[in-house]
Parts: sequence; structure tokens; C-alpha cells
Amino acid sequence: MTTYDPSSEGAQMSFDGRMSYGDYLQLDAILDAQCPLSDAQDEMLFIIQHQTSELWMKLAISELSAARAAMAQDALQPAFKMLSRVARIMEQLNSAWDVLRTMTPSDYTRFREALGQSSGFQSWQYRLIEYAAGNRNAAMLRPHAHRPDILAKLEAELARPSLYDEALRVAARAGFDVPASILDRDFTQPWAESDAVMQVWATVYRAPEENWALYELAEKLVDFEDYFRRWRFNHVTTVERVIGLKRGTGGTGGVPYLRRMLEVELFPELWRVRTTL
Ligand code: HEM
Ligand SMILES: N[C@@H](CC(=O)c1ccccc1NC=O)C(=O)O
Repeated sequence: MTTYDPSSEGAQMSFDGRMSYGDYLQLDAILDAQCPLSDAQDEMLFIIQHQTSELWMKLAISELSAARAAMAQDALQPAFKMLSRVARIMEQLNSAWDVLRTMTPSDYTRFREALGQSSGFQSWQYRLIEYAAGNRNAAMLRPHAHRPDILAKLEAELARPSLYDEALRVAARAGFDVPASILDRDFTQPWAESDAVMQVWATVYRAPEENWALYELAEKLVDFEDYFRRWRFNHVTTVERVIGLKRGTGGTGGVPYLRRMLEVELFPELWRVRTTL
């Protein structure tokens, strides 16, 4: 039997002067960017795991920003579509832990020292997602002081209304009683829990048929936070499995720090309201 030649049905085989797959995707840049610092087999896994996570985070940031812009125009249906995509991206990030979990403490100690003081704590895209969602802690800017370009992106994000701020602006335009002190708050500050906001969500959840768009928006936000919590939980569990209670390379206490971060709440009133329904 002769081997099949797909050019017989028209497959393009010559890319002299034409844009190819690798050209379009800039694969040279991407595939040249894995540079292990040790000869440990698992370092490649570690690098690719982080690089792919950062690529998914890049897409999540783009979708979150577009969702927020759509919400500002009261275009809730397009915003829902984008928020659903963000949830799927977060599922992707959550499933990725299954690959990293195959790395044992013995594997990791073979290259951990090579990482120096670098750490996911310095992931600016992760901070941007936290800021965009509404977890605003200006202290997290400091590791980026040496990179004015990144600092500027984070500071700009800190100054804009968060996803949660934007949701409450939607509610205010829909006629709900959202206090001006919340609508005009200093966005760089952490969210302060509010009874008035609780009341807004209570009204929405008590009569979903009458407030369907806001009801759906609230559930999209809860979904987002649900996936985010799962990511944090997977992270801390993997970290404990791999380094136990050692301090982090980023300088924090490690697992105790990450456990503390499990308590972060992005949309506190949306969780609190459930008890009252
Ligand atoms: C064996 C794998 C991993 C270990 C041992 C580990 C360990 C740690 C530790 C100890 C911290 C606390 C900061 C510090 O002092 O270093 C941290 C933070 C962080 N790591 Fe990892 N990590 C791992 C994998 C990952 C992966 C795959 C990602 C995905 C990008 C990631 C992203 C982050 C982020 C974003 C933070 C900051 C969390 C926060 O401040 O809330 N880590 N990690
Ligand atoms: N903080 C980790 C090191 C680490 O995980 C890391 C190092 C460099 C780049 C990304 C990392 N991932 C997440 O924190 C540790 O203490 O072992």
C-alpha cells in the first residue's frame, strides 16, 4: 500500500513566503521560552504548568475587562457570555493541578533552590484578576515596584470600578437603592461590607422573576468566586503535598499564608444573603 499524500487533495505544502501555522501563532517565541535552570526532569513540567496558567490568565483578564465594559453599557447578555467563558477558563486552571500533582517532594527539591526568591506571589496577572474582581490590596503592588510598566497596569486597575462595583452600578440604574457612598467610593480601597448592598441582593433573590437579569448576574459572580476558591484550595493542597510547612520562596510562611488567603471574600454580601433567604 502506498502512503497517502494529502497534497493530492489540495493540502498546502509550500510555505515559502506564505504565513504558516507557526508564523501566525509565533511558536518560535513560545517554544523557545522554556529554559530550565537545572537538569531535573520535573522542571520542564513546572515551567510549562506556570506558563500555560499565565496564558489562560491573560485570556481571563481580557474577558473580564470586556465583561465589565459590557456591564457598564447595561449589555448584560454579552457580559454573561464572557463571564461563562471566564468560569470555563478557571475550570481549565483547576484541572491543570492534576498534572502538577504528579510531582513529588523528592522531584521538586531537585530544582527548588534554582528558583531563588521567585514565587507565584509575584504573578502580576494573578493580582490583576484579583483587583479586577474586587480584592483590592495595595500592598500587593510592592513586588512590582521595579517594573514601572507592570506597576502602571496594576495601579490603573486599582483605580477603576471592580466587577462587583460595576454590578452594583447596574443595580442602581435598574432602580435599586444603592447608596451614593458606594457608587462613588474610592475604588483603590478594599470593599467594605454593606447592609444596603445585602438588601439589594435580598430583593433580587426573593423575586427572581421580577429581577431576572440581576439574578443571573449575581449567580455568575457567585460562580466566579466558587471557581476561584477551588483554585486557591487546589493550590494550597498541592503546596502542602509538595513542600509541607516550609516557608515560601516568596518569603511568606507558605501554607499558613495560603490558608489565610482562603478566607478572602470577593463578593461578601452575595454569600451572606443566602442565610437570610
Ligand atoms: C509545586 C508547586 C507550587 C508550590 C510549591 C507553590 C508554592 C507557593 C507558596 C509557598 C506561595 C506563597 C508565597 C511564597 O512565599 O512563595 C505561593 C503563592 C502563589 N502561587 Fe504557588 N506554588 C506552586 C504552584 C503554583 C502554580 C502552578 C501557580 C499558577 C500560576 C501558582 C501561583 C501562585 C500565586 C498566584 C501565588 C500568590 C497567592 C496569593 O498571594 O494569594 N503556584 N505558591
Ligand atoms: N513559592 C514556591 C516556588 C514556586 O512555586 C514558584 C517559583 C517560581 C515561579 C512560580 C512558582 N509557583 C508558585 O508559587 C516555593 O516556595 O517552593
